Amino acid sequence: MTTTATHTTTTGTAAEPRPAAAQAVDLVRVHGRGPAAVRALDGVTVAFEEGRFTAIMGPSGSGKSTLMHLVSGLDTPTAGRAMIGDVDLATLSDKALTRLRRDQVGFVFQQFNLVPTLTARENIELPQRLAGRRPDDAWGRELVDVVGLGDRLGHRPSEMSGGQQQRVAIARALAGRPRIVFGDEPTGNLDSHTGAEVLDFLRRAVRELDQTVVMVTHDPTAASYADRVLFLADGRIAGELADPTPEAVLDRMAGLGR
Ligand SMILES: Nc1ncnc2c1ncn2[C@@H]1O[C@H](COP(=O)(O)OP(=O)(O)OP(=O)(O)O)[C@@H](O)[C@H]1O
Repeated sequence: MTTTATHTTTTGTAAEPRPAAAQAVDLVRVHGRGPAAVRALDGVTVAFEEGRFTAIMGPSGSGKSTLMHLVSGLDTPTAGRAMIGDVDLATLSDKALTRLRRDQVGFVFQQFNLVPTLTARENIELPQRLAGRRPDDAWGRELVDVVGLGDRLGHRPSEMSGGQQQRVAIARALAGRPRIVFGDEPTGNLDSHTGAEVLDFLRRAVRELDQTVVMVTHDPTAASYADRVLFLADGRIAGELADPTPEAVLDRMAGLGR
């Protein structure tokens, strides 16, 4: 079964429904037991459509990381379903889950996690090589074009700015053409100028390369680069905003008690 969701374009007209790259269905995650139990996620249902850029925001402790970890198969739900494409992750063996994560999910973290002794190109190609695959040259060229690092591909991380390093890390996450890329505060370590470079790249990856990106952020300006913002509060969805502006995001966040 293919699940679809609708969204509106920037002009406000209804767009063709697209399949969900990943989704949460009534997802619950409780940490601990008894009186000390914490309901980190309390019945979240959401679809992340293919080819869209979603930002997840919410106060500290609202469940953003928990949601991302469950949907990407890094954590296991207490109840409900986490799905990549049409696959319920709970139905997979550990080995199959590892393979699915490797083939279909990309991750970008606040720390760039590049290998310091390898060049940018070698870093980008590393996961493919470790998986025993030949990098896809045509896709690699497209990526390098969008990432705008053509003249830096022979440089090592120490010879690049933070923004350039993060663009390499994103290109690495996209190199295997994953179904979905999750970003955990990908601009959290960058100043606003280099953060903007990285967000521009993420947006181009979605618009021009039809990638699917889900990004957790605390920054309303970063969130405004997304097609929509999903707000969490106390482990539940507290609303969403299409075509966000930083001001509109701030306004909603204020309403969530921040
Ligand atoms: N391993 C754990 N054990 C116990 N409680 C946990 C664990 N992981 C998360 N929690 C709790 O679950 C709730 C949601 O945490 P989560 O990290 O998902 O929030 P968040 O919105 O990502 O927060 P932040 O913005 O501070 O990163 C919080 O109350 C947190 O303390």
